[in-house]
Amino acid sequence: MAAGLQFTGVKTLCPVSLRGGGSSCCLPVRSQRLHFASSVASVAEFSEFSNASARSCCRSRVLRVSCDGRVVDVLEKKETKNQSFGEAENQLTCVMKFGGSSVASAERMREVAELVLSFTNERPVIVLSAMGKTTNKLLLAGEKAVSCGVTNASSIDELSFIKELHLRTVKELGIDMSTVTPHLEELEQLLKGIAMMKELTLRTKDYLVSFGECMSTRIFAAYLNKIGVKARQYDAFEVGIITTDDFTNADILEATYPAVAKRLLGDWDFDPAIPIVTGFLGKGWRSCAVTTLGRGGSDLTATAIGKALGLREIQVWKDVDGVLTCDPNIYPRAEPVPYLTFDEAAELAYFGAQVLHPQSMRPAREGDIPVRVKNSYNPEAPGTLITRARDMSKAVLTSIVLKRNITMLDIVSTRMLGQYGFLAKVFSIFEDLGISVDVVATSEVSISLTLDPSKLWSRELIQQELDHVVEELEKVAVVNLLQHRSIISLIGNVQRSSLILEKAFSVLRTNGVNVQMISQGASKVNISLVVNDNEAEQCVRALHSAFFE
Ligand SMILES: Nc1ncnc2c1ncn2[C@@H]1O[C@H](COP(=O)(O)OP(=O)(O)O)[C@@H](O)[C@H]1O
Ligand SMILES: N[C@@H](CC(=O)OP(=O)(O)O)C(=O)O
Repeated sequence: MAAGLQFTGVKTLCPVSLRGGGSSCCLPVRSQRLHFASSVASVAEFSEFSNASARSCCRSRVLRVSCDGRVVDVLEKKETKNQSFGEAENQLTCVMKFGGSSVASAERMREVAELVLSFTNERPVIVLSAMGKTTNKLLLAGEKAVSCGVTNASSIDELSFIKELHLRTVKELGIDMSTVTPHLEELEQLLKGIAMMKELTLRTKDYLVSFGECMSTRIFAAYLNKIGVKARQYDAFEVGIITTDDFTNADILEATYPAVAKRLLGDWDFDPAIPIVTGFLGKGWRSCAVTTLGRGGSDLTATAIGKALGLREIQVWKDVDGVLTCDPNIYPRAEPVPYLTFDEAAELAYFGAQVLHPQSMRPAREGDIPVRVKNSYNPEAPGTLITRARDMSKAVLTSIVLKRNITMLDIVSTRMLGQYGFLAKVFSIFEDLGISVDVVATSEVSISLTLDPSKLWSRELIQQELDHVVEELEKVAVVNLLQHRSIISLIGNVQRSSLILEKAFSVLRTNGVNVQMISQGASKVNISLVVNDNEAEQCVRALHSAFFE
């Protein structure tokens, strides 16, 4: 078989003719798949194959060639034959993200590995969350460490739980203990450090929770390698997920996309192995410290990687049969929603459906990459397919979402009717205080709005901040602060709002519930109703029965 030479990376090279493996050939330059090895800026690397179309069977010599075509050195590279993955001409095809519930134990990791391998036509990037409830346990351990004293830090219950879970998993999977022991030792040291300092900053919190994803991905990669499937573990903060420095709730920056593409595609081109990437984590662009993307942030990691690599599909595997008509914890008979648009899914996530991270639809929408929500416990279920557009001709209501414990403000201008600048003044106060607003309803002299605990999931607005907002607003208005409210969001086809509202208000009237605010935004997919917290769940159940049963 004729020897082929595979181009694996250099900045700008013209086609070069060189001699290798006994035959000479002309090298194509594939511009969009270049990766830049800074240490060998003027040296190109070429892998030499006995069969150009099957890298898994390649003879594995890497010729490093200078710009003038001289062979600088020849590296021998050992390659294991991939099971299912690694056709040289085949690129990575999709992202598969598995949440904590999907990888909660050794048994689950085995099942997930089987599931991944059952997709014989896919060459996936795998994104994993921490095992089970590890993130919660790490946060609790950190909080306990602040006040328990250095001598007690090693015996914090949550630390023992995490150690036991990870060591047992490694043992049951038959992989080396050293896959996690350095991390477990470092984790213990970190907790002692927190105990010594008696403080847990947001930056330290992020570093602390990163241990969860760092260990789950190492375990899974080691297991795949053990069963003969070549896999490579990546920490998101090393792979190019670059974020703002908003610890515990960082945003992904644009620089992420080329950086991740360069690294993952470059490595795949050079030596194909399934990438196993930590979800949830990033690297602050100024601090260079580990950041996190907010609770549930692995969904966002998955969609960001999908966009970066321009993949065909992003799959997020959960413990439910897709996005459901409402939270199954409120109404267990909730049904899967087969199709959603990015806008519907984003609205649903933003207004409280825990199933998707609020920001996760953005990269998918920008890259126009379909997102499929599937159940790793029930892979046969069709799940939910989220795309840019869908047939809305028959759609009325898609899903009902509840966001609890919301603060609402009624703001009435102290000035006369017809005064301009009132809305601008009110919103400039929120801007100055860095507080964002969820739902708004206005008249000329009054505004009702609900406050988004500015960075979703991570913190509640504390009383001091609320007092400050009210104090500032009282300079221009009479303010009524109403706490313990809930937003019920009706996600669906707002073109049919009259039908939706007629039915919804009839249900609410029958249940004796008074709606305190209503907003039908420009999103065209969401009508929000504000009710008292203590009536909210009953409302959702009644609305669900009326619309879906
Ligand atoms: N509308 C909804 N559809 C589906 N699941 C929902 C919905 N609202 C809340 N959930 C909850 O979200 C959970 C799945 O999300 P999450 O816990 O983040 O999954 P994972 O950790 O596997 O990524 C479900 O178990 C369910 O309890
Ligand atoms: N482990 C993180 C990130 C995450 O996305 O988790 P999950 O996929 O299990 O929701 C968390 O618990 O927030």
